[in-house]
Order: sequence, then C-alpha cells, then structure tokens
Amino acid sequence: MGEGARAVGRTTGTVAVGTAEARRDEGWLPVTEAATLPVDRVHAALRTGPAGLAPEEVLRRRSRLGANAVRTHRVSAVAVLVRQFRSALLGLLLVAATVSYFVGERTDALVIAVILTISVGFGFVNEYRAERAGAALHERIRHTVPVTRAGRIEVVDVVDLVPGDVVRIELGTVVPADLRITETHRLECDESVLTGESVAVAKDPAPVPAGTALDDLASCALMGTVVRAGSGLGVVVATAGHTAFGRIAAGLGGRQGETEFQRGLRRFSLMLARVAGVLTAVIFVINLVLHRPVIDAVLFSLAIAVGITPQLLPAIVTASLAAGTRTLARRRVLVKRLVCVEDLGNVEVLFTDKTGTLTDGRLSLTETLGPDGRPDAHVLLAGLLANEATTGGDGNPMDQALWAASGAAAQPVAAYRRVGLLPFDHQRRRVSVLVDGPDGRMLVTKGAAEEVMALCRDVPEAARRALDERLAGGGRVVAVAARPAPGLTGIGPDDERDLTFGGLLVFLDPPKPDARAALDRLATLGISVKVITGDHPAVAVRVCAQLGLPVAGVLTGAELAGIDDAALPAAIESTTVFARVSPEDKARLVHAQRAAGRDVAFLGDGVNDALALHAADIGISVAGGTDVAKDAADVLLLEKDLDVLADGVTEGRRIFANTIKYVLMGTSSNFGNMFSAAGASAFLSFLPMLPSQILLNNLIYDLSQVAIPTDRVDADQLARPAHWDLREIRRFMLTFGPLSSLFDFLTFALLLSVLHAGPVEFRSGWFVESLATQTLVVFAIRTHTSPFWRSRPSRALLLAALGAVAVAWLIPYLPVAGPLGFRPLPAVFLPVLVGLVAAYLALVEVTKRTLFASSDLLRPRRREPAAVHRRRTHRRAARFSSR
Ligand SMILES: Nc1ncnc2c1ncn2[C@@H]1O[C@H](COP(=O)(O)OP(=O)(O)OP(=O)(O)O)[C@@H](O)[C@H]1O
Ligand SMILES: [Mg+2]
Repeated sequence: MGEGARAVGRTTGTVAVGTAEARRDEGWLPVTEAATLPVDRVHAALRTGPAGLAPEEVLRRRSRLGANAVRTHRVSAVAVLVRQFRSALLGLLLVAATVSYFVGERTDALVIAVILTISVGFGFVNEYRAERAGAALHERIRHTVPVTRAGRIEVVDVVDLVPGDVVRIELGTVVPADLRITETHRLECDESVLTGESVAVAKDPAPVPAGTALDDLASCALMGTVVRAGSGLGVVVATAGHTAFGRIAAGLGGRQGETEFQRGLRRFSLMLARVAGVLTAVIFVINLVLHRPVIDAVLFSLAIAVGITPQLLPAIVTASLAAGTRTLARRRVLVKRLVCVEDLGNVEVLFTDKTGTLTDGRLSLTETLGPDGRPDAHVLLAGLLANEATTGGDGNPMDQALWAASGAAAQPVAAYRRVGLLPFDHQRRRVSVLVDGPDGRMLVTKGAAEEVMALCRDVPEAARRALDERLAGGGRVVAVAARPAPGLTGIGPDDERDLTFGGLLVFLDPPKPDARAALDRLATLGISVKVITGDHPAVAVRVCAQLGLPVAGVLTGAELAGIDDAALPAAIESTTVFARVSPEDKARLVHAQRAAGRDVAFLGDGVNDALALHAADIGISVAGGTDVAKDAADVLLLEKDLDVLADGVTEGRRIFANTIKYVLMGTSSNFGNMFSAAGASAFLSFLPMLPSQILLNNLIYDLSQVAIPTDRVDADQLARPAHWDLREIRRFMLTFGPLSSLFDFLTFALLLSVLHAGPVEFRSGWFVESLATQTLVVFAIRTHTSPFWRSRPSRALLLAALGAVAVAWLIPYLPVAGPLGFRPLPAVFLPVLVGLVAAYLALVEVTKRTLFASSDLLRPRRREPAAVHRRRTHRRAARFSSR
C-alpha cells in the first residue's frame, strides 16, 4: 500500500473516534472546524503563520502525516501476481488437479499444473508491464502549486503539502488540500466535484457559524475543487484522507479508475462467465449421470469454463493502451494517464483556440493607425505605455510584440512614469495604466478595439472603417485611448470611461499552412471542429476561410449570455466560431456539449482556457502554454499542431477496434468449440478432449492473440468513435457460436463414421480442427470488407495465427504427444480438415456481411450522469498520486 492509501486507511478511524484536541495534536484540523475559527486561531492551532513553515518542520509533518495523496501508482509485483489467481476458476482447477494427482491421474494433473503455470506467468508479465507503463506516466507528471515556506515562495509538488503550508491559488487551479482562506481577491470556487452543484461559491476569510454544512464553507477552499474566478491565499488545514475529497476518492477504491474499455470487457467477461457457469454445471451433471469418474467430470467441466472465459483480455487492453502511449510519445504527444488514449479515440467535438493552433502564433505589429485611419507612428507610444511587458521579453505575446516593433526604440517612453496599473484580464479584454508625463497625469487604455471604442467619447468614422477593413483582412487589432486624470491615484474598472480615441494597432498572425491538412484529417475522423477565441469574430472567420474550415455560424460572448442552458446545445450545434468569449463562457460551452452527450476535447494554452480544460472530457494543452493550462490538461502536445492530435484520435480508435476483434473471436469459434465439447461429452463414450488438452488448446489460442494489437485497422472502423454495446455482442455470440458448433459436429461425424477414429485419434483430430477455426476466424471478423483477403492483416497477426495452427498440427508428432494423449494424424485427416476449415470460414464470411451490415456495434453511447461524475473524481484524484 502506498503512503497515500495508508493515510486514507488511518484517517477513517481517526475521523470517527478522534476529538478535536487529538486532531490538533496530530497537527491538522477538520475543515468544518477550521472554517468557524478566526484566521489567527487557525494559525495558532497549526503552529504556522503568514510566512509559512520552516523546512525542517515541513519534513517532520510530512513524515508524521504522510503524503498528500489519495492514490498510489506504486506497482507491486506481488499484487499483480495475486490478481492472476483472483479468478475462482483457476483456484478450483488447481484444487481439482491436486486431488486428481493423489487419486491417481498423475500425468494429467502435472500437465494441467504446467499449462496453468505458463498461462498465469503470461498473464502476469503482460499485466505487470502494462502497470509499469502506467506508473511511469505518473512518475513523469508533476502537479505543483506556489507555497510560502519560511517567508519565501517556492513551487511545491501537491503531494508534498502539509498542514500549515501557505498556498496561493488562482483562476484554474485545482485546490491542492483543504485550505482555510486567509486572503481573497474575488475568489470563487467550483465545488461540483464534491457537491454536484455547479454554481460557483464565493469565498471570504470571515469565519462561518459553527455547524455550517460542507457546501457552505465560504471561509475555506476544499481539496479537489477548482478556482473559477479571482485568486486567494490559504493555509492548509488538512491533507489527503483527512479531507472530504480524500474520503470520496478512497470510497472509489485506491487504484486508478477503470477505463470504459476495461469496464466493457469486465461486463463481457461476466456474461461469458455466466454462460460458462451454466455449461459447467450441465456437463458435470451429465457426466455424473453417465457414471464417469467424478474427478474427471470436475476437471473436464472446469477446463471448459477456463476455455470460455477470456482471462487475458483486460491485461491485453492495458498493454495496448500502454503501447499506444509510447506510439504517441514518438509523435510528441504526452498523455498523463493510460485512459487518455482511449478518451482521445472517443472525441466527437473539438473546441480549439485560434492563436498558435490555426495561426502561427507569432504576432508582429504591422500597422499603427491614427484616429483618421491613416498611418501614425505616434500611436505606438500609447501601446508601449499601456503595456505589462518589459523590454526583457516577459508579459503577454501582444505586449511583447509591441516592444519588438521596429519603431519601439524611438518612442519617448522614458518621459513617462507609471503610477498605477489595472492589469489585462480576459473578462475586460483591456489593460489600463496611470502615467505622469509631459501633459500631466494620464489614464491610457489599450484593448479589444470595438470595446475600447465603446468607452470613447467620440470615434471618427474613418477609424471605424479602418477597423472593419483590417478585421476582414484577418488582422488582430487593438485600440488605444486616453484621458487626462489629474488627482487620480489608482485605477479601477470604472475609471475606464470618457476616453479620447487614440488609434489602432494592427498585428499580423498568419494562418498556419499545414493546419488545413490537419483540419481535413479531423473531418474524416468525424470530429467537428469549433473555434473558440477571445478575439474579434471577423478575425476568426477570416482565418477559418483561409484554412478551408466551413463556418456554419458565429456567436459572440454577448450573444451567448442571452441563450439559456436549455437552448445552448442546439445553438452550439449550428455554430463554428465563438468569439469575444470569456473563460467562463468557454467552460460553459464545454459543459453544455457534454451534457448533450457528446465527447468533448478542448485545446488551449492560456490561463483563460484552464476552466474549459478541466470541464472537457479531455483537455489538451501545449508544452509552451501557461502552467495553469498545462496543469489542467490531460494531454500535452510538445508542438502545437492539430495533425498530431488527429494521430492521437486515430490511435485511440485503433486500439478499440482491435479490442473488439478479441471479443468477436471469443464469442465465435472459441465459445462454439467449448460448447461443442460439452455437448459431445453427453453422447460420446469417452471425453472428446482431456482437460489438459483443453487447457493447452486455450493457451495456444491466447498466445496467438497477443499479436492482435499490432493489427491494421480499416479506415471505415476509424471514421467515428465506437462504444461498447453488450447486446450487440450477445447477438454475435448467438450467431457465430452455433455456426462454429455446427462445424464441430460435422467434424465429429466425419471423425467417427468415415475415419473410424478411436478416442486418441478423435482428440488429436479435433484438437487441430478447433484451434484452426478459433484462430483463423480472426481474418474474417477483423474487417468489414468482404471477401476478407482484400484487407491486409499485420504481418505479426498473420504469423501468429498461422503459427498457432502449425503448432497444433505438430504437437502430435513431438515427444510430448504421449503424456498429452495425442497421436500423429493419418494422412487423410489433412485434406478433410482443410476442407472443413475452409467451408467454415466461407460461412462466417457470408454471415458476417448481414451481421456487420445491421450491426450497431458502433452506436454512440449514452452516458449515465453517475458514471460521468465518478470518472471526473477519478481524474481529479489522479493528480494526488504518490508512490
Ligand atoms: N496585451 C493585451 N493588451 C490589450 N488587449 C489585449 C491584449 N491581449 C489581448 N487583448 C485583447 O483581448 C482579446 C482577447 O484575448 P485573449 O487572450 O483573451 O483571447 P484568446 O481567447 O486567448 O484568443 P486566442 O484564440 O487568439 O488564443 C484580444 O482579441 C485582444 O483584443
Ligand atoms: Mg489564447
């Protein structure tokens, strides 16, 4: 058990029995109690202060209370091994084989033991490697937060937080522990992960009355929730399992959440297990009625059950996902968790920002226009004054571009002294400064052109015309404006009024040439791309036109405000460009799309994108993006490029398509064969296959399947996301299963009546036939194309399937044939078997056409709200994971 899990375990007891004093002795406070205390009492109780803890004290608390983790990603070989035996079937089989060993059937029991050992070892290696890959992903990802310790601000891994730490949180931050708020600047948190309530909760340092419920704790920020607006400072009062979030996460199980693939497989396995259970009971009874030895009957029926249940499947899916993450890493796409590959495959709608994705992202100043709409170098001065960057190259891209402009050095910036700043924010979309200069004290504003114009007393018609022209040409334009401000000492948003229009700054950010091809690729993947930007609609529309992205409709933030939640999904459906939107709008759009049942990806790199990144099914950011965005994202692109994103989607869908191949194999011949063996045992005077032979058959079959993840996938199976549908799978089973059995009985009839086979020949012949039908059927069902040879399988799959048949054919000639109960087949068997297998495959091929044509295996899924919530909690919890 990891430290986090241990902390969780220990807490549950403490919370139940501990007194407030006892908790203080341990060095933490329940958030409900801390919320009622004044800040200085909280500081005193936790022996901390505004300057934070000393490093030695942090270490002491860390070792006493453990990591601030609710998950562990330590891989324990022992745990993986134990899990291999968790199947009751294997246990029963081992017991039965042991009994059989002592009762007399020594060789058979030994053979069973050997085969089981190989199977278990194989499952172990697969699963262990996949788990290691998953853990390696977690090792590489760090979620950090700025913390004040011993008076200095340092960036600390969230799992290293201890009670008493002083933490700064801002827009988009996931609150890293239960915090008692000490200072706020319009701080609001989205606590829906805990309460299910999506309305943001305003925070304030004042204590709340005793007995206040968790969802009303205005003086605290709760672990796992997201800062929806503003910023603040808080002191950690409780970590890990001592928090409400920690308890919820523990309730979901300490391990990482199951993926939809895995859940689908588990249900599928369960379905097969039920069938196997019934079958086993029936065979057992039949064999008893026929007075066969009990132990033989037990072993035979258990072996059949093992043959039907797909033990290896979950491990193989995890291994495929792990291989997928490696493939993507080579394309410079980093996923934070294995499940992300699967989520990428599910994407139906992509919201993307404009700058850097559709455009180059390198802004350069091209024109400065005066109020008369004509070039005017003087306008640049205002741009340099209302500017948060310095010549050193920090600040936002637009401000940097102004400093980099050719005329910048010549501007008399030095003649002005800044006395106040109202920083840029994505809601206001402007920045203002207060400067003292040759004309006295001035307020200078720079921001979104039409919005700044609206604050001006009077804007010349020529300037408006110039703006419209530049926007239509795809230029990014901001306006500058100013007014004298004698006596003003600081600026608030209300001071940005009665301005005198100063001019326009026009920037060029040309479309990315290769974005066009990437957009086409996303379209063939059935993904609808929507552009979401804080920029002017005309600019976004222009870029779309240049890249060939058809624009169905345009909505601005102001228009969105007038659309209620019920009407929003329809509005989104008919819109391609969302412009002049705020960070909140971005998140609201994502929420609405998800609520309408679509799988949403959001691509963005700014602080203003963090909320939407959290809200999306899969958040994607860029290596060069802001820390908050990178922290919020599930996937990081090392290069901001839509094409690699298309790779990610393809990879996710490829893995799913290949997983379905296993399932269809399992439900067709494999199931049919086991069913036939069971049936045959009722009317034959001997067992149609020995238990050890069934297990060997199953082992070879399993081994041949390992090549499936390498298989090629037809384009039609990649064209849209696919989801599990158990009913469809059952339909396959009820069609292909009996079809396979039909051929088995034909084989039995031929073996017995025409070839006069005795028990040993019968088993040898059927061993080969059953393995050939089980493994070769993959070529027919791996593709919807007919005839199947028009779609080429991967070489590894071809070799594995043919190899399995060859091995089955060879075994009777090997020295092990004796102990295994086989004998070489007479020459006439060969053409007969070849004919049977060919006829079987032909029939599968014909049946598959009708089955695939009417199949809805690719049906879009309906999502249960509870599952969505659970998934989000798992995802949030994954960021608090330690070894
Ligand atoms: N440094 C700045 N000073 C003044 N105004 C700015 C500045 N940066 C951006 N703006 C204005 O605010 C608008 C929105 O910018 P913001 O960065 O919020 O957009 P965004 O959603 O990130 O857009 P994109 O899709 O281009 O990344 C810009 O179109 C511009 O008009
Ligand atoms: Mg941006």
